[in-house]
Amino acid sequence: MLRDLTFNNIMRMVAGKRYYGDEVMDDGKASEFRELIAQALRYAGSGNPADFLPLLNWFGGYEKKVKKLAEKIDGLVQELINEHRCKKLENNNNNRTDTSAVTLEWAMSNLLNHPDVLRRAKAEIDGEIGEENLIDESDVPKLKYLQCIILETLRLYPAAPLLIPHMPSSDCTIGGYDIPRGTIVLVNAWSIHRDSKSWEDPTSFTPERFENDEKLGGNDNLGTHKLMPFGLGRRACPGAGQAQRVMGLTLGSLIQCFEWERIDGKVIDMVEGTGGTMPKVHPLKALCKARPIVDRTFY
Ligand code: HEM
Repeated sequence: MLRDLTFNNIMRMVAGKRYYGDEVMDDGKASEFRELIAQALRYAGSGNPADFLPLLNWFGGYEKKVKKLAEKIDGLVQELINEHRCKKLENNNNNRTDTSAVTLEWAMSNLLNHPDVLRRAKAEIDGEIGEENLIDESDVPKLKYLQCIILETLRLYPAAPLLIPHMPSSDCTIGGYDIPRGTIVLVNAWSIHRDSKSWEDPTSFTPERFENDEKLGGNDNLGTHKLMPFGLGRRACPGAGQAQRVMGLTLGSLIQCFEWERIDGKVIDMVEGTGGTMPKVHPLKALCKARPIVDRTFY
């Protein structure tokens, strides 16, 4: 459901279409689109062993498969562009919105495993917005603790743990190592985010660690060298601002509108899977009950 939300959000902005969840417009095209995006996510990241051992190119066929998939995705995007040219609709495509859905799932899982944090987030929302009004996008900057929760989730569970492979266009030095031009460089953000030299008690989920960090709390400026879930510099994620707004509003709504509980009180499993956007191996399942605000504001 979180994926449906974030994908629809982007697809409706760029193409005016719903491809996920209820009220899908063109079911055939929608399922083709969803399947291609799912495949692209499986290949995304740095998963080609032949990049490290070129001999494997003789056996793997990875590059061939990826090129074929890229052709299909280009075809689909081209159709949207043609449609736009004919009907003067806005069209485009972006498959990175999965990152926001995955991060929201990790955030909810963390909250369920840390009821004290969830309680504090609920108290902040009730205190800042009241129990009569539904959270709105303009409320999100006021909810500092909620943003700390999102930052702490991005620290421990960065949706792109190795960022995206980079390749220097000229020889350079990184951390004292000579890197010839054309070398694939992977930045292990996951491990930088858990380095005990930079973070106190690095593996614990403690949103409070961001509370006094003026650079972080509340704006889109993640310009610190320690936290880099969106990468850094000129090729950093251009969707960071959009992602933080969507995640703040969605997580805030989920906390404001529902009481959440674990099934049979069992701790939520936090095992990380593989793939371009680091997924949970076991998708989150939890119990929720509408809070009175839902009756008051929806009916
Ligand atoms: C939690 C959500 C997100 C995370 C964690 C995330 C993370 C990243 C990372 C790590 C990179 C690569 C940066 C690098 O290699 O230095 C990236 C690139 C990119 N992201 Fe995001 N992203 C998120 C959401 C989004 C959204 C919502 C959009 C679109 C609206 C988006 C669009 C892009 C694009 C187009 C690039 C490529 C930029 C380039 O190559 O110059 N991202 N993202």
